[in-house]
Amino acid sequence: MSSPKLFMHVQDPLLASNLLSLNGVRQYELNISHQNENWLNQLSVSKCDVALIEVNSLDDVALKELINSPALYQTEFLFFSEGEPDPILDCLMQKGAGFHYRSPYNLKLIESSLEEVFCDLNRSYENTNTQTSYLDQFGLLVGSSTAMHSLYRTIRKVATTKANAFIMGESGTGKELIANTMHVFSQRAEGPFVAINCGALSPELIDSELFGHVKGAFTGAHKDHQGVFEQAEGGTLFLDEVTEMPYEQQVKLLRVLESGEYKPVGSQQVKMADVRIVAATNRTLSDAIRDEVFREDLYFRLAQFPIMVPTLRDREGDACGLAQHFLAYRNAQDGQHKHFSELSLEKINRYSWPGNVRELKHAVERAYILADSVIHPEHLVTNDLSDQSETDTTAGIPIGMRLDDMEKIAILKTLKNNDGNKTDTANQLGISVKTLYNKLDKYDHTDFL
Ligand SMILES: Nc1ncnc2c1ncn2[C@@H]1O[C@H](COP(=O)(O)OP(=O)(O)OP(=O)(O)O)[C@@H](O)[C@H]1O
Repeated sequence: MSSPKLFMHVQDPLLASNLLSLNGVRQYELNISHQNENWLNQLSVSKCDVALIEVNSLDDVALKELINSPALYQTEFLFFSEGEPDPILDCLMQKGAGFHYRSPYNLKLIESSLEEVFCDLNRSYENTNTQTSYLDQFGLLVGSSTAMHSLYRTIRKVATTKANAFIMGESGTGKELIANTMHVFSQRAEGPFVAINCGALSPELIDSELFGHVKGAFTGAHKDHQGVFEQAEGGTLFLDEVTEMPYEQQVKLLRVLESGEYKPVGSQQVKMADVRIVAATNRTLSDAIRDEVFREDLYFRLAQFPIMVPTLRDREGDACGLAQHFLAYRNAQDGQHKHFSELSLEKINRYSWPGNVRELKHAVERAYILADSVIHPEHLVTNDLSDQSETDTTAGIPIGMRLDDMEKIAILKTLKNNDGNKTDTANQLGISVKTLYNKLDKYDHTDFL
């Protein structure tokens, strides 16, 4: 984030050193001019927000030029003079140039004026930043931290190979985005990218979801249905939460990976799969294998390239950057100018984000809905147990809140209360797990990008 800039053209050494010793001056990005003439040109080019100008050191020509210069309206001026009457300076003051301090100077007053101007400017810098994102982006991934840049390099290398990849990382770290980015950079980019959540598949329909079925294969199979292997033909199939797939189906998946062959349910026709598999889990794999939840042989088939995703707390600086990024996109979507207060940014920076980017994105979304124009810390509800703000902000529902926003808040709040457990959340909300997955998926994909 850039900070306000201060231009200084003061030739009296004592005054210059007095001004430079003020905290009010040092908090700006400084631009000091030593040229007697041409200072106005230098000021115009530097686009400084504040200018400290010693009038006695100037010739009248430059000062006269300032009367008609755009710089007069773009910059806040603090003039310093010995106090001789000066019609040009009077004219500038009439045009609203700013402050005129006469010798002897009261440094305390100057300091407080500069502080005030700095605060106002910072507020407007925050405002303009509500519309922009300043993080680097690779494919679909946003983040400027060293950890993310190292991940980008890995993805670029793996993407161009034919190997299957296994992405491991905590929930909400962006594993699906990584898989999608890998697809975008692969030679299969022209083909489809199909993502399924293995945890959301109903056990009765899982074979059909994976391999498809033919009409009449079972009651309710009124027409042929393409499974995900066929849908992803020529492209990439992303198996999210693969460790949640029932153990028996894992054997079938292993067979397809070994031979490339599969049969739709109810069909005798063998089909050949031409897909690249990218799988992901947020479980600790060694535990899942030890507890016989996940087959070790399947792991070795899938993990030709294991990729570890850094947690958000290991991506220094990215939490605030992503929050600004999400807010900028949300503002752009609704034509709004909402922005974070300094304290909210501090809160975002301090918190450990156990639910990673998803938790952050949802927190920004909720705050955006609840805040009028400034997002204060109490609008940012986190899983932090010491955070009491939730009761304050969501106890009363703002009048006129959209019904779909209310539904979103109810879902995210219940999910948070259940520590991310989707089955318990769906039960409490009275909806199916599949509906919950669909809604979360919609929030993940439509809100910001
Ligand atoms: N680096 C990132 N840049 C931008 N958005 C991100 C990033 N990482 C994650 N997101 C967003 O966070 C949300 C969660 O991401 P994603 O679904 O890819 O996480 P995941 O690791 O697959 O989660 P889970 O393990 O629960 O399936 C999505 O809305 C995604 O767009």
